[in-house]
Amino acid sequence: MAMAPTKEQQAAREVFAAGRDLALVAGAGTGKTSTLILMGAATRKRGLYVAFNRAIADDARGRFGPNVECRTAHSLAFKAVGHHYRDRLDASARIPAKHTARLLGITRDLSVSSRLIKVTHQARLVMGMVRKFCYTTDRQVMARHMEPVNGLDGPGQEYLARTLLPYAHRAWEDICSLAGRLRFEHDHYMKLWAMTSPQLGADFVLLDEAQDTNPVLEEVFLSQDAQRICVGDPAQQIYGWRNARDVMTGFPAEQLRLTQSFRFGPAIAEVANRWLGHAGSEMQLTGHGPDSRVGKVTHPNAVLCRGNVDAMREVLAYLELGIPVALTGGGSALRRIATAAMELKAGTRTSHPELFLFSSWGEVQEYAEQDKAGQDLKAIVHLVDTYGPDQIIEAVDRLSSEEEAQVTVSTAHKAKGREWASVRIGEGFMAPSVDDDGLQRAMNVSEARLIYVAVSRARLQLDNEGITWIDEYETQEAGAGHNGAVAGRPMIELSLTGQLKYDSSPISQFMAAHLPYSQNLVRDYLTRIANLPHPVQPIDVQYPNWSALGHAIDYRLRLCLGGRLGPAVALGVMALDGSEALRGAPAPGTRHALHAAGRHLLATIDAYLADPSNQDETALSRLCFVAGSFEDIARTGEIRRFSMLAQATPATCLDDLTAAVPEYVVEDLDQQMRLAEGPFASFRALPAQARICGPVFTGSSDIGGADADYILGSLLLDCKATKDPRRLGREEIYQLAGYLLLDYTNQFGIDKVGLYLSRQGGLITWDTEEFLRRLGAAMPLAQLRDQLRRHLQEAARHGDHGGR
Ligand SMILES: Nc1ncnc2c1ncn2[C@@H]1O[C@H](COP(=O)(O)OP(=O)(O)OP(=O)(O)O)[C@@H](O)[C@H]1O
Repeated sequence: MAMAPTKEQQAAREVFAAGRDLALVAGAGTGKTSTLILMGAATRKRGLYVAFNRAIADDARGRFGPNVECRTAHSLAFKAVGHHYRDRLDASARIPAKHTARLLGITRDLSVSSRLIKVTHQARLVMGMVRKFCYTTDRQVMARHMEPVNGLDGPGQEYLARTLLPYAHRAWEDICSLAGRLRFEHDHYMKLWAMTSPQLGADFVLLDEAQDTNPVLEEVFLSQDAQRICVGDPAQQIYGWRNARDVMTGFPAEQLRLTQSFRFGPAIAEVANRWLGHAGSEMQLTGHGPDSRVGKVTHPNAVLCRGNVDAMREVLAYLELGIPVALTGGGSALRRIATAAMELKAGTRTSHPELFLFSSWGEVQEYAEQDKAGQDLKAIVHLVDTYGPDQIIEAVDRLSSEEEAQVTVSTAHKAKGREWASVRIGEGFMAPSVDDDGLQRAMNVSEARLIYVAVSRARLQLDNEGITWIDEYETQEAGAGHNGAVAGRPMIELSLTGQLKYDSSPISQFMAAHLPYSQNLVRDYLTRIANLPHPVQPIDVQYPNWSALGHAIDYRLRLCLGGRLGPAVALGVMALDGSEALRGAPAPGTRHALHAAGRHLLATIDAYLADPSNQDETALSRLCFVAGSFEDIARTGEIRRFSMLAQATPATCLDDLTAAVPEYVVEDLDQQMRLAEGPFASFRALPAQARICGPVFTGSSDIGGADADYILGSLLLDCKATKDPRRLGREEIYQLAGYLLLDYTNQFGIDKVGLYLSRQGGLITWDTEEFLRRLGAAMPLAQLRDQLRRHLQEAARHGDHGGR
């Protein structure tokens, strides 16, 4: 590096040189590549720089020294695995869907929910399932890898996914085989490579753009024995919806920041910082680049918009003025949409992957108005209905290349990683709406990230035109009455888990002040789960009911410990008694039947607890799932549309409910219970009084409730049924800390806390002393408990006043 490295850059080099893993959070324009080069030059060891795309890798090759190899993940995968398939890659590029269907053995059109799904569409969906699978860390193709099919109802989607699953398995088998005949894609060998758990053969690995990493690459990176450095900007994570992962947050390593931006000066840095704050980042940038200006820009180099419709509007306006305009990514996707809309409007069908099920444009419009239609389809309809297919195609035809254009219009997503001298923020970024009580809703963090990305693309001039609403928003936000309350309720009245969702809640503030180093503990947790087996999960359902499965396994484990289900199930059953208003409740006859079935359920569970030899596993799993539906009533105050109870009739009895429990639920609970046999054996051997299920603490009533899952001997244990345990973090750790501290009087004598990961059979525990020490506690447990009690009582007094 010719210029003198900043202190922050030097600090990163030092951690690197000391051989430690590092997560380097690098704000926009802070010279992350320069810093990585600085690191590479600080050693003779052999390094590997993994770039986001080929252009970046090519550019980096000329900048790094000879000891650092610069590659994309795909090129690594190609070298290791993909080259075996080279012939197939070329030869199979254009296999028609009809031929794919034949190769897969799909021979008949399928009638699903009165829609006809042709063999060619089935073949496309199957190949789509395999593609989606290749973006995950799953070990086999599953029903939920099928993309939602526009135009099909829920049961239809489930049926279709289940029917196509065997073909998807066949497809993956074919793809894996060197002699296979189906289309072979780059993401296929990437997945095949990742499944070999490759070691990259370097002494250190530098992962770039780590905030938006393909999960498959994330898994490879995290399993490296080499020194691992990831660099990126979590506040710029904008591809979460495409499955991309932020490796940085929660990476078990030291974290450093680069905050001096060389892209722009202080004026633009100030705008960027404002959005960083709304994006939940504590980082603040300083502007060390060319002098910059924020204000009206008449002829910007780039206009950045929210979505495609907004970009189209800008494009049309420039065309009208006769100004040559480019659209990032070109116009081919827009042209395909417009052509499909034309076909449908003319009464013919289209093969467009998002529109193939519809027979007319009217049908598309109607479907797009329903809740379940995806945002993408809504945007397509909005675009076509606003401009008409002809005008869209005409505009696409008149687009210029970026080199020739005077202005480039882009969505903020496609502007990632780019920069322009002058930028105007265009249409489509909307201020958060107000709720039913007229209160300003909080800004969506992912929306704020997108705007941060957009404003930080500018070097010299930034025109904030499309986001001037932020002033008004901030004024509202700072206004009295909003802080300290959620939907008009003082935060102190929220439950422990509810409060942990808000940084400004009394519990969160206490944790931040007294147990500040949650990252320390999260890091330890992540290190300890690294070698657990892959989580078990349902294979053949498109939309498993994860939340209901989570409750059911909790109940199932409670029963195996000899514990009761807890009061919420009984409350749910009671809510069905009589005729008091209950949202979603059926007619009195059915309601009565459900109440009777609920009582029967409670009695059956009691009988089981009195004589545990008396029930088979499957029957218990079914009962636990049904119990969850009753508990849901207690929690939500209604019978929700998707509840199995919503299907009841006056003739429904408990047997009907248990028989209606989907097979996948039984299998899933069964798998989890088998995993629990080992870890739970010693808990089951404890005397009955030492196995407490659903403990409530003295302090629980100082907030809106807090009940843990189990106290087993002196271990406080919370069960997590997530299939993605790496995503657990601060909230779950503070939840454990919350229970521990709310036991003001040490009623339960807790001396260990832990998490049980039921899909992996993983038991992670800490001695309370070590737990608190890692969290940075400055005083002993008894004193912390005292402090918390005082803090909550104080907050309650304050909340009372604030609420009025
Ligand atoms: N210590 C420094 N002093 C002065 N300028 C620097 C320093 N470090 C980096 N820069 C400048 O910052 C600009 C961006 O640097 P670099 O190419 O390393 O960033 P990048 O990897 O493209 O990513 P980003 O700009 O997002 O950080 C370059 O013009 C570079 O010369």
